[in-house]
Amino acid sequence: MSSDDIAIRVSDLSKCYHIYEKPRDRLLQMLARGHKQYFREFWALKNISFEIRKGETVGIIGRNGSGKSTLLQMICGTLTPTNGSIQTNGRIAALLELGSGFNPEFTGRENVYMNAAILGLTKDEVDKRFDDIASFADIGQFIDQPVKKYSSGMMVRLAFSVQSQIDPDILIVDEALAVGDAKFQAKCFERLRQLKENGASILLVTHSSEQIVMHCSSAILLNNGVQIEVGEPRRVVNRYMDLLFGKEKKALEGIERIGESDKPSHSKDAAAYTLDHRNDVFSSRVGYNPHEYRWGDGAASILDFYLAADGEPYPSVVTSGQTILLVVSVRFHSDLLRPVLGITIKTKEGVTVYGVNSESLECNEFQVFGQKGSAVELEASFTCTLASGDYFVSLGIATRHGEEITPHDRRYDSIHIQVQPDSRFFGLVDLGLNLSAKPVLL
Ligand SMILES: Nc1ncnc2c1ncn2[C@@H]1O[C@H](COP(=O)(O)OP(=O)(O)OP(=O)(O)O)[C@@H](O)[C@H]1O
Repeated sequence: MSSDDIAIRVSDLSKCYHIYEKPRDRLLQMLARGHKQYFREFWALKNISFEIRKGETVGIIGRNGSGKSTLLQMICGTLTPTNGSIQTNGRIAALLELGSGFNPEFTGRENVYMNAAILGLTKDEVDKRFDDIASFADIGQFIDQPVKKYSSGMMVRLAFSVQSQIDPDILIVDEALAVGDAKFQAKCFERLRQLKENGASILLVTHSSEQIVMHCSSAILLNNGVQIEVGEPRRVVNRYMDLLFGKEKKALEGIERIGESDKPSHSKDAAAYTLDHRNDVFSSRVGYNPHEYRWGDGAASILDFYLAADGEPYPSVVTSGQTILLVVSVRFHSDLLRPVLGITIKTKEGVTVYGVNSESLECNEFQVFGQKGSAVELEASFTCTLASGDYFVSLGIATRHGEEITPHDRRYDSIHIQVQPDSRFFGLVDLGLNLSAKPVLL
């Protein structure tokens, strides 16, 4: 890869803050001239290295305080690294802290000119783009009001509009889009797509795993200032979920894996399916996705599944309109109070099409089960109204204690369903629209 293709190169970057317990320690430190240390070191980032190519959109994800903003500020040049280096290639526009680039006393119009000047545009250039900027922001007469009168939504509209309409080579967006409403967010992502097509690189910080999967070509996961995963968005996002909810992946204990020869076979007759309630045979089933991501504390496990479409067991393809039967076998290895089974269907891009759980469906029979050593079979059925394409089913068994959810066995993207083309509609799902017409006498 030629170095001309690189928009951002971050090499071994670290940032250390000096933490003073008392304000006077700062003064004492100045007087001590390095002979004594009155602060403790806090490494907000440690040894971060990555490259972003031109035209790439990279997502940065991580829990609060993991170092995302520190990293972006250093790339934008508003914060100095302690160690390491950053090389950038081209004009950088950034949407960092909300309203940070605006003077609250100035009007929106004045701030547009000021912001664009900072980004290197002449007055003539801004004159030419002003109407586009104002129309994208779509804040009406507020454009001539002082920015201090703006709502946070208006502020982000104007800020995004300026930064994205000046055709930056690198656009950095720090969580700002979370403030806008859904319609504006969609408009922003469309603009990001255009910028990317024109060769701009985008660095996007978000807590939304769907945004990462949908819009980014790769992702970086930060945790406590350390880069713990880089690469394919789905994998990075799964690891992030693991950090958020999963006390990190544990090998599920007490589950025997059985050999090929021992695997139970299913008859072609849908009514005659038998699931294994003792052994983990999930991966032996047709439709199992070997790239599933599995984690949980092992207090329960999802051992087996059965899938049929209009009675055909484990179909290789499904047609829109068919009735899908999904049966899942769960075994409890500990006593579990009010266990919940979750089922989610996602597109291959990671967009959730449908998600539901036994609690929201008020499946009360399930909630009485959960004794150590017992097993339960859950049956779900639905009409497949999905458009043609590849879908992944995620299953999860968890318990809830107040706000805290404990995942016992989550099998993300564990079953692959391929839906074959149906020419009657386009889009994601068949909403079963009824259309009628009647002649009108003129
Ligand atoms: N000026 C500072 N002095 C000392 N510590 C700081 C300073 N700025 C940030 N930190 C610390 O550095 C760590 C990383 O902060 P940063 O704001 O980069 O995290 P973040 O991932 O952007 O978090 P969030 O998702 O909450 O915005 C945090 O522990 C924070 O408290």
